Amino acid sequence: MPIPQRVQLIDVGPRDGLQNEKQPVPAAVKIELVHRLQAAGLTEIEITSFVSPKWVPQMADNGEVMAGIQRQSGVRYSVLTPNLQGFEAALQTRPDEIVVFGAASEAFSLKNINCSIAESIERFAPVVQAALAAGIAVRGAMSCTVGCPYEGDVAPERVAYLAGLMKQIGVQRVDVADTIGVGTPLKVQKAIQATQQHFGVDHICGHFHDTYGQALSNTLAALQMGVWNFQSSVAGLGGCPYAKGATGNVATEDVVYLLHGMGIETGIDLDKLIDAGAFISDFLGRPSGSRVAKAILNKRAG
Ligand SMILES: CC(C)(COP(=O)([O-])OP(=O)([O-])OC[C@H]1O[C@@H](n2cnc3c(N)ncnc32)[C@H](O)[C@@H]1OP(=O)([O-])[O-])[C@@H](O)C(=O)NCCC(=O)NCCSC(=O)C[C@@](C)(O)CC(=O)[O-]
Repeated sequence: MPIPQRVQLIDVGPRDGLQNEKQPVPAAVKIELVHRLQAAGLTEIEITSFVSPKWVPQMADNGEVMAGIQRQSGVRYSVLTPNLQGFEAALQTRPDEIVVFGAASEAFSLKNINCSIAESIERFAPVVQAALAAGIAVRGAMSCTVGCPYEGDVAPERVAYLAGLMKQIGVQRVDVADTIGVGTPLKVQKAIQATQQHFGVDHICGHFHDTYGQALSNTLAALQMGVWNFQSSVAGLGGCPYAKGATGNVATEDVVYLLHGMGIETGIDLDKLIDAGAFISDFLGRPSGSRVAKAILNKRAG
């Protein structure tokens, strides 16, 4: 399979990156981060989630953040909606894409969204239908496609099963997520292959956390299979509240450096992206999780 010449990156920093943040992050800071990401050339940004504020307090300002963004044409703004209640609230904020999120492992599904995989699909089905009827695109996130914090290794058959259910209810594209960053290239390729039983490669996004430092290798392994949509998080922000110890997504800066170094287009200005990462890292009061950002900032400092 030839390596794609262009890659579409979805920055999930404002949502996945900040959802687990212990210190309050004002809506104005989240909005500024989104503005800086779009100014850097990101054309897909995952903004927030319409979930229970008791479960994920950091996302309680979802409506305010969506309302505060100065939208740029050509940019797709997505939000997470686990059920109809979340979808109805999200609809008021005019997202371009909604994300239903399930898991390949039963235990993670229960911990994360308080229901079994089968029940989650029953909840997602009317959300997907309503979104498509409203002209909103639908993505399905599939957590724990290689490993689960509660069940350990996850077999590719479980991934194929979930992907099949997502397809049946009308999900248009899916994320193959390594939620806890335990995957290595061959395991990730098997999860992608399993997903390909139901979705073409153009409708598969790689979503790799970097807990074990494998995310860039996994990105390359996915590229080698023709995957050209990836999620990443500026400054490597994040972690999932229901995946204890897991670190953030692979840093967008690191993925952009990898891709540009391979001659693959992203439409992203790495310097502006590094500034966006520095903005949020400064606010949070800690160094960026991006190796590339650290190297370039050191170089800039002389
Ligand atoms: C899914 C629920 C809501 C089910 O939670 P539940 O308790 O089963 O829901 P319920 O229907 O029984 O309702 C209970 C209460 O929640 C409220 N409620 C119910 N739904 C909503 C909603 N949409 N928005 C706001 N409030 C809601 C509802 O109004 C009620 O409020 P009360 O009467 O007690 O005051 C809950 O489990 C939840 O919010 N979980 C949070 C899950 C989450 O956000 N996880 C992180 C994102 S997933 C992720 O990060 C992984 C990903 C995508 O990045 C990929 C990867 O790396 O793996």
